[in-house]
Amino acid sequence: MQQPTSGANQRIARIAAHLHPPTLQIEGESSGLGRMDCRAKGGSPGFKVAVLGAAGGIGQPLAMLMKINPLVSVLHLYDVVNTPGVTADISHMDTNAVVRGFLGQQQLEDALTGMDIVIIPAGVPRKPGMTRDDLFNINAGIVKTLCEGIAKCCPKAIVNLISNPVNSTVPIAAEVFKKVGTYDPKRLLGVTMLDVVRANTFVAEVLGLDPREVDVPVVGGHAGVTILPLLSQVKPSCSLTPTEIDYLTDRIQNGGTEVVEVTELPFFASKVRLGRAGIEEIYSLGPLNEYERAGLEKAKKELAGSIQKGVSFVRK
Ligand SMILES: NC(=O)c1ccc[n+]([C@@H]2O[C@H](COP(=O)([O-])OP(=O)(O)OC[C@H]3O[C@@H](n4cnc5c(N)ncnc54)[C@H](O)[C@@H]3O)[C@@H](O)[C@H]2O)c1
Ligand SMILES: O=C(O)C[C@H](O)C(=O)O
Repeated sequence: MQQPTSGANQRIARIAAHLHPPTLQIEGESSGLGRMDCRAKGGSPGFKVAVLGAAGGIGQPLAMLMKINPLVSVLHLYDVVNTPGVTADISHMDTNAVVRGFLGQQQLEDALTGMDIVIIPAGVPRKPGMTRDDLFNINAGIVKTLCEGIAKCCPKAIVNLISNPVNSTVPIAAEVFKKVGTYDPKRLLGVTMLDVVRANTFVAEVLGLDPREVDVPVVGGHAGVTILPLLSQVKPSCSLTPTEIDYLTDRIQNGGTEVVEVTELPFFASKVRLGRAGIEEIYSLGPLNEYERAGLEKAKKELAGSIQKGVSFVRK
C-alpha cells in the first residue's frame, strides 16, 4: 500500500463531501467487465468514481480505497492492460460500491459516461536518476487523450490528476477543457497530498510529536523547489532553527526522489550513515546528470549479472 493513495483518498473524500453532497440516487448492477449501465438496479446513493490507470502501482490501492469509501456507490476501473483481474479482485470486497472494469481505448467513453469524479494515475512512473519532468513526453499525450474523453463524456466531473509531472499535466487538462468550453477551475485538482503527508511526518520526527497531530501547509507545485512547505505556519506552533528549516525543506522537496532512488538491486554501493546496529540510513543518489544516468543504467545491468552469478554459485 502506498501513502499517496491514502492521501489522495482522504483529499478526494473531503473535496467530494464539500463540493457535492452525496444525494445522487444510483442504480447499480453486479460487476460486469466492459459493461456500463448507470440505470441498472441495486446501488446505494453516492458518488460515481472512475479511476483511469487502475491496474498500476497507484491505481490498484487507490481502487481499493475507493471501494472502501462509503461515499462511493459506483466504481469504474479503466486501464489499457490487466483490468479484468483487478476488477474481479476489487469487486469481491464486501462493501456496497458496484465495480465495473473497462479495458482499452475503445471502452474509455463507457468508463467515463456519468462519472462524478475521475482520478487519473495513468502513465509511466520515473526510474532512479529521472526527474518528474522526464516523464512529460509520454504522460502528456496520455493525459491529453484521457481529458478529451472526460470533456466529452462527463464534463462536470471533478478531475484529480496524479500522473506526473503534475506541474504540467494539470495545465494540459485545463487547456483541453478550455478548448471545448468545459473548464471549471473548481473541478480540476492536482494531487499533491503526498507532500503534505511527508511534511507532517518529517516535521513530527524533528519535534518528537505524533504525525497525526502535526499540520504543515505545503503550497506551490509537486516537484523540487516548487514544493514549498510553509514551516512558519506549522501547527502546533513551534520554533524551528535555521538548520532544521534547511533540513526539513530539502527533505520534503526531495521526498519523492528519496523513494524513487532506492535502487531495486539487492546490492548497490551507496553513501550510508553507520550506527551501533550497522547501517542506519542509506543516502539517496541525489540529482544525476544525463551522463551519470546513462552510467547508472550500465552499472545496474552489469551489477545484476554479477549478483546473479554469486547467488547461483551457492544455490546450484
Ligand atoms: N501525484 C503524486 O503524488 C504521485 C504519486 C505517485 C505516483 N505518481 C505518478 O502516477 C503515475 C503512475 O504511477 P504508478 O506507480 O502507478 O505507475 P504504474 O506503471 O505502476 O501504473 C501506471 C498505469 O497506467 C496505465 N496506463 C498507461 N497508459 C495508459 C492510458 N493511455 N490509459 C490508461 N491507463 C494507462 C498502465 O497500464 C499502468 O497500469 C506516474 O506518472 C507517477 O509519477 C504521482
Ligand atoms: O516522485 C515521484 O516520481 C512520484 C510522486 O510524485 C512522489 O512524490 O512520490
